Amino acid sequence: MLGSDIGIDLGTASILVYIRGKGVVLSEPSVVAYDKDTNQIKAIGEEARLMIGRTPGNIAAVRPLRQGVISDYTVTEKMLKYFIHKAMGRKNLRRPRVSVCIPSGATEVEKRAVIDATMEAGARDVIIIEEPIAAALGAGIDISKPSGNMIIDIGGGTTDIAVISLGDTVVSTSIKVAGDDFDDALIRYMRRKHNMLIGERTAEDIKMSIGSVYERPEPVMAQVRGRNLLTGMPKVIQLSSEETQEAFTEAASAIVAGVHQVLEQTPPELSADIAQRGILLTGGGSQIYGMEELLEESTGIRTTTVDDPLSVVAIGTGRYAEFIEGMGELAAAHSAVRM
Ligand SMILES: Nc1ncnc2c1ncn2[C@@H]1O[C@H](COP(=O)(O)OP(=O)(O)OP(=O)(O)O)[C@@H](O)[C@H]1O
Repeated sequence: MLGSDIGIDLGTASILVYIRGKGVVLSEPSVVAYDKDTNQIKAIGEEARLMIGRTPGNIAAVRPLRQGVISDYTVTEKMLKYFIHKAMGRKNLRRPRVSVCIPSGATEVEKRAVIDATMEAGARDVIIIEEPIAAALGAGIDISKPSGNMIIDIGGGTTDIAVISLGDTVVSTSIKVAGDDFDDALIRYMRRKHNMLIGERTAEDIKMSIGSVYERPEPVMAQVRGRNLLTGMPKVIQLSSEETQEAFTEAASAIVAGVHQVLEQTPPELSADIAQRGILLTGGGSQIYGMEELLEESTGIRTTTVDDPLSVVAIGTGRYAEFIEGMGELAAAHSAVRM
């Protein structure tokens, strides 16, 4: 049997684990808290996230992945080990086969780091998959046919834009502008326009509640709390969705430019397929209000967000091994690195 036991979406913001036959069994923030003096891990996942900004001096809560790739190898390995064991359950002593997805722009060195960390974490076999392929499979698209599908996966740190045909990416780009950049843009906007300092969590909350990259039929308002940069005192203001649109212009334009770049490089037959089938949006960042409308307007192509944008990559990663069984080893050889 070739099928992998588990699929992991190793994201900057969160880690999801999919088990064949069970679905997504685990979804937690990719955060690790450790003791800086002894290097001992104190907490992983949701428990560690709650410690951010609330730790005593000797404890640090960190995200070991930056822009979709490993920035802290040792911590990533420990985190993977913890999640693999948690997902598999204590009773299961067999070393699992693991599929892991990474952004399409990852280098060979970065791929190798993910393979090594996953092997060290207890896998007996590792398959690396590019995020857009996993997203397409997870969304239920039959990518084995010679026809073009365009997938845009907007994560926390990276946006992967790809045209897929015959089970592989034909044109793709991975840009380092995604969901988290909208939070940063809002923090800068509040400082510039309102002389106000807001925290990362507040910025993310505003983005999710009233944040927009396209004009709403009716503007919506939210109360924002922060610190007055001139007086140092707490400050509360009413912010409108129109202002968030202004703050998000640059980040949203970078995503639109990436999409245009990929479309311009797409062979004409595949362009025609995409025009007919439309563009699929996945990833947490795709949920900002108006993303579909913005992309649809700027490309002239119908754009739809998949049903469960946060889980499709994990589901597709788990399904990948089944897919390559179907495609045969030849097709698999150029789209996967196998151990
Ligand atoms: N309802 C929402 N509205 C707007 N943004 C959201 C929403 N839900 C999640 N996000 C954003 O989605 C991003 C995380 O998405 P996701 O979990 O797909 O990323 P990831 O796979 O961990 O990251 P990457 O692919 O870059 O490694 C965060 O920036 C988060 O703020």
